[in-house]
Amino acid sequence: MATGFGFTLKATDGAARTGVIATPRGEIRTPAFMPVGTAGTVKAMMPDSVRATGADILLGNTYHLMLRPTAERIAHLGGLHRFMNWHRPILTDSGGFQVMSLASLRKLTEEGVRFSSHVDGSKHMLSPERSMEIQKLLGSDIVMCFDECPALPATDEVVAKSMRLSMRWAQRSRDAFGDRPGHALFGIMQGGVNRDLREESARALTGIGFDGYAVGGLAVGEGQEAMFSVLDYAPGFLPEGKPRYLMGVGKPDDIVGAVERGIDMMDCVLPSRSGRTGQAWTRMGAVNLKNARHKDDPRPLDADCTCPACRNYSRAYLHHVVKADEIIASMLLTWHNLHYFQELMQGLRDAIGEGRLAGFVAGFHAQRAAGDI
Ligand SMILES: CNc1nc2cc(C(N)=O)ccc2[nH]1
Ligand SMILES: [Zn+2]
Repeated sequence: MATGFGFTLKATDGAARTGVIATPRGEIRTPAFMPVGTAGTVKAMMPDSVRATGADILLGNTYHLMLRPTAERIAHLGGLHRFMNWHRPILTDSGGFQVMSLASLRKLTEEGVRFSSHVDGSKHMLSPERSMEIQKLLGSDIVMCFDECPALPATDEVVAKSMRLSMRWAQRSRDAFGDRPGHALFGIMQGGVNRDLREESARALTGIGFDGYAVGGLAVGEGQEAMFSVLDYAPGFLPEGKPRYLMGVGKPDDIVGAVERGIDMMDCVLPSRSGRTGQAWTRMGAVNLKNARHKDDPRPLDADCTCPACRNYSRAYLHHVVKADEIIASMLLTWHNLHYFQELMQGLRDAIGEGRLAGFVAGFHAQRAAGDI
């Protein structure tokens, strides 16, 4: 890891690991879940509330912030931590994934991607060099290489071509990042669902050398079975002593399965985005609070949950404010969902640390099968 960064493995249980990433802005307990703070805010949450749910680190999106308010403006105002009043670690993605999914009029070349903003149609360019410059301006603690994530399904030929471009971009990202004590650069493994291409990508990245390694190119519609089949081998192609980050994952059962297979970090919009649509994630499974069956239910969402929504409100109230589209509905359900995701991560860390992960996972699945939520 870069100077000022260190990953210490505390325990393993099968392929699963638990440890701590030390950074200049604080420690990250792994396995870790990163809430997504897309445009400099975890939607409907104050930063202190995000911390109160148990988050050690959050994610910022380069694509959104470069368009609005721009990375230069955030740098001029003291950087993203100061700007959004979150003083613990921030990981920023490279913009590569979102430019391909959100921008219009995109032109992809060896140089990078030219595109028009989905906000105002203005013209922009992202390249490994520009992405490193933006992430440096933002001041993020963990920087992601600029890569291309191919949409699935795709032929092996298309996936191979895309992966090899991303590996050339990884080298350019590394060169442009330079030597930045206190800041880490993570490479991103590509290769779709092809084992040989995944191994080729891992060899290329470890040959360049990074402070951590992401498994990219997943959670793009391949389905859980295909994702797990890749995770059955891909983390093992990466250096054991460096953090492994699975991008864009996921539902609680995706998270559990990924941790069992050796993943240390994840991010997903699910808990926050679904919280804004009235969906709650609980130990018993998902609860849709728009459903009329909650109209007269005086019980809390989860009697064993200590979050503000479960301590202070009935399902009937949550149903009411969701149906009335009240702002507090997003606040309470986002808080509960992030709290539940972090509680799940703590349960995984404890179980791995005590060598009882198999029992924890069995209990996790049994609770969800129990029904009556
Ligand atoms: C939500 N799924 C998802 N898959 C991702 C893949 C990447 C990637 N760089 O391969 C980045 C973000 C991602 N988000
Ligand atoms: Zn709760």
